[in-house]
Amino acid sequence: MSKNRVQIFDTTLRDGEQVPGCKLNTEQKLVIAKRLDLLGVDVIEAGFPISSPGDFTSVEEISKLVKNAIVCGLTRANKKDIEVAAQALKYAKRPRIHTGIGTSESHIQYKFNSTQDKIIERAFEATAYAKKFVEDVEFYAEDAGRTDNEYLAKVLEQVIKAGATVLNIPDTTGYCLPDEYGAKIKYLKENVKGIDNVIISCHCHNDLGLATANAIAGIQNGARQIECTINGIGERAGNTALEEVVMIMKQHPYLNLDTNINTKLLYDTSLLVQRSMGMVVQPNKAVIGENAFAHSSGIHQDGVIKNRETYEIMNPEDVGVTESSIVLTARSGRAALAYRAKNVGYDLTKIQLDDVYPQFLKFADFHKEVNDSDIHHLMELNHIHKTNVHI
Ligand SMILES: CC(=O)SCCNC(=O)CCNC(=O)[C@H](O)C(C)(C)COP(=O)(O)OP(=O)(O)OC[C@H]1O[C@@H](n2cnc3c(N)ncnc32)[C@H](O)[C@@H]1OP(=O)(O)O
Ligand SMILES: CC(C)C(=O)C(=O)O
Repeated sequence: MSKNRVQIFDTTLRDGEQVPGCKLNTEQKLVIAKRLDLLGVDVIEAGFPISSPGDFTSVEEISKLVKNAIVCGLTRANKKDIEVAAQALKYAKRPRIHTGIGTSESHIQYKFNSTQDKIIERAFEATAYAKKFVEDVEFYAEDAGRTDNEYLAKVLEQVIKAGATVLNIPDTTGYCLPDEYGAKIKYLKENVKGIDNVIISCHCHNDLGLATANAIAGIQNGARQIECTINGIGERAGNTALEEVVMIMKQHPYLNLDTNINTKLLYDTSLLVQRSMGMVVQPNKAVIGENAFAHSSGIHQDGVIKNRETYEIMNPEDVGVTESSIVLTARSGRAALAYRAKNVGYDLTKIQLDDVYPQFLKFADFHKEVNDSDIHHLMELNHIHKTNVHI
């Protein structure tokens, strides 16, 4: 694989499904997994097989279904979890076990009541054990974001020796700043023996709204896998949003990074996940939100009508949105009104436009948004007829 290729590891069905109220049944998971495979993700994290019989079945069925992507199952650093994951993944064409353990002081002390040395032993043993079942083993150092870099490097060196193929450096609590997270990846790249033979992965949470920025900082410093979810869903404030990192790489060619994602399927995939999980994204959500390509203020609308690129850095068609929209509000100007009127058949002269515009504003102040039938009504009141109708 080229040095510039960033692997997209989708964890919508695992971290995404940890969101309260977003639980999916196996059938719904299969529909999403099929779509993710079509979208072109490199890895589908299908679930946490030991967590429930339902999740085991989902991982097993997804393993049977998926044609292209690696199918991955999450485990803790213990034998039973790993055995169950291996069992659930046995039909996968390309199985991966994702095992790991907390490495920050807080996790070692409070979660495990353990010591740094013992955690290294458990990390090594879990990786080596997973390796007995599958060739492809990803290790996560949970809470790596708050883990001392020197210690983290020691842990990673051991799991590489045990056979890890991918090293996941999660900012589990969404604590890091982008330059801090980027520096962590750089430090590991420079200080962990054998790291050039494995893939470094970014798994960033959004507690401070930095999940996407941190993942990008990670790949700018040598990571080559991003763990993300459709719509950025995930535990607490969520994960890095798949659609965001993919479009950042596409819209910034100087980064010289690419993915295998068919971006034209992003919008539809987002809708599929919203509907299946019953979790609607906010209208201003980057890339796929309902307002991501909607313009509602006069100066912007005038610019977009003259040339879309004045206020749009992405082509909506590239993410599967048919076209940008010009929404008529009391902040709209004449250009927008003329444009929308023309769309429904009225080619207004300058005089007609000047006549009707003050009435439009009054109407818009009262109604918030002016739709096509309101435009017809306004034209009727002003005795303006459709341009293509002869009277
Ligand atoms: C950061 C993340 O997103 S990690 C993934 C989070 N996702 C989930 O937790 C969803 C799936 N989880 C589950 O279904 C359940 O929690 C299970 C099946 C994993 C475990 O259930 P239980 O056995 O009842 O344990 P419980 O959830 O109460 O506690 C977790 C146990 O796992 C241990 N543990 C936590 N992480 C790890 C790890 N990476 N490696 C080894 N042990 C771990 C904890 O120390 C605790 O063990 P203890 O009770 O001996 O202290
Ligand atoms: C299990 C790991 C990868 C995780 O979800 C996290 O650390 O946030």
